[in-house]
Amino acid sequence: MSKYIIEGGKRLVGEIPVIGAKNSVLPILAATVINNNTSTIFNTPNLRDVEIMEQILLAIGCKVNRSDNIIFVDSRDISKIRIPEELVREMRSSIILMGAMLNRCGEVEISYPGGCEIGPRPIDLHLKALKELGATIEEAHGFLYCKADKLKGCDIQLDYPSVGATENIMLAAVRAEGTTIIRNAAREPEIIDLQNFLKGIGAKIHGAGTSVIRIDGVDSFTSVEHTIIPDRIVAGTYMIASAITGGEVVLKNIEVEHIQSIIAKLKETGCMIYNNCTTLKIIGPKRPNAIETVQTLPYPGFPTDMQAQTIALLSIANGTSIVTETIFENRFKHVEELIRMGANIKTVGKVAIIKGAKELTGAKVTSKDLRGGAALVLAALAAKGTSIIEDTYHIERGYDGLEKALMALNADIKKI
Ligand SMILES: CC(=O)N[C@H]1[C@@H](OP(=O)(O)OP(=O)(O)OC[C@H]2O[C@@H](n3ccc(=O)[nH]c3=O)[C@H](O)[C@@H]2O)O[C@H](CO)[C@@H](O)[C@@H]1O
Ligand SMILES: C=C(OP(=O)(O)O)C(=O)O
Repeated sequence: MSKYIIEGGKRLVGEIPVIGAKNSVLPILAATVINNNTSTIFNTPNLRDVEIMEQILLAIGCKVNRSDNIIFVDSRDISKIRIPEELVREMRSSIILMGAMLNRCGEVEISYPGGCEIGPRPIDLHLKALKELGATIEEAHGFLYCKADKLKGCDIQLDYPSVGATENIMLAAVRAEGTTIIRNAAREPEIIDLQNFLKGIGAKIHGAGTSVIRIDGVDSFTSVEHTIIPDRIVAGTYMIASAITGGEVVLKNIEVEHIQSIIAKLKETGCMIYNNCTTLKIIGPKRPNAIETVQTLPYPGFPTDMQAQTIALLSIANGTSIVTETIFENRFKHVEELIRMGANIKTVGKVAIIKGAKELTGAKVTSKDLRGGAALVLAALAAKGTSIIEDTYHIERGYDGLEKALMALNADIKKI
């Protein structure tokens, strides 16, 4: 198992670009099965999850080629409807193949997905909506057998604006007979990116980015070229790297509109932030201010995927902060590791109370999930002395070349 060794206390300075979003490229790769044609996807990050999605596409008969940050998929010869279980269990986004394969093949066999262990992650909303569109779904031995001779457009009211359920419905409905309306849809930027990809292949869909998405089914699709949006969570993580080390970092190739909630909270901690639409400079304070409350919410609220990194920053703030995690039930696994580094944090249910410590000290800690692992890296950058962060594979699910980017900013980090 690889680990990061970080010598803390270096001020991060410099300029780095931000690559395309994991949470965009994964559903878009799943969507490439729909067009029965070719898709060329630019600005794709080199990540373990992306590799797994490529392997899934290969396993069902697609041709897949990667050259640097471009992925080419030819989905004309899909030959299998069973998605290999060992791949599905590796990540959450594999479940999006349900909608995509129902659309393309009218059937799919898939197991329950994996992904970060951050609390129960049911798929009841996905299943209910696909049934409303006319699919039959039978469950046996941990597998879901889904079939639909013809999907039929309908009105779907989501009980919660689930990102994955919204994506699954979009992928199934673009070929359904008639009109589908998704109400209380997720509004994340990745949903807009998926809509743009679908428009690129000829789908009739609009409304992504609002709570109501309207889809008029069509019968055939074309080839497409598509560029993935910048990863707003990677951008936010590097912003905190600057904030936590009192650094001065410039981020290029970002979409500032997508990170407004992160900018607002970091300004409250005393960071100076200057930006235009695609570039941002963040200067960290000598010591961050505590923030009275941070609450994770669906977009455009503060992202749950930035909660752990924010707690790392607040653990050295001047004063007490309260962070409430409203999306996932068990997303505080990083807290016990931060405590090993000298943080003073108590959790009560969904709430973390963080009393800022004067400093953190280097320690041997374990990354237990993707963003929790990133939080430990951030804490180690600020800590006095050496930290060893074990099980970096979680972090590599979501950060392309993390140690290289941090080294370019003057961090003392190596992977062994
Ligand atoms: C690959 C990807 O894009 N992952 C993101 C996606 O995950 P994901 O798509 O899994 O997140 P959802 O928006 O679906 O989940 C949000 C909440 O809804 C609940 N829920 C969801 C579906 C369902 O059928 N039933 C149900 O109860 C979940 O348990 C969770 O409590 O959005 C999350 C919330 O922004 C992010 O943290 C993840 O990084
Ligand atoms: C929770 C995350 O990912 P996934 O949904 O793929 O597990 C994440 O990106 O923080």
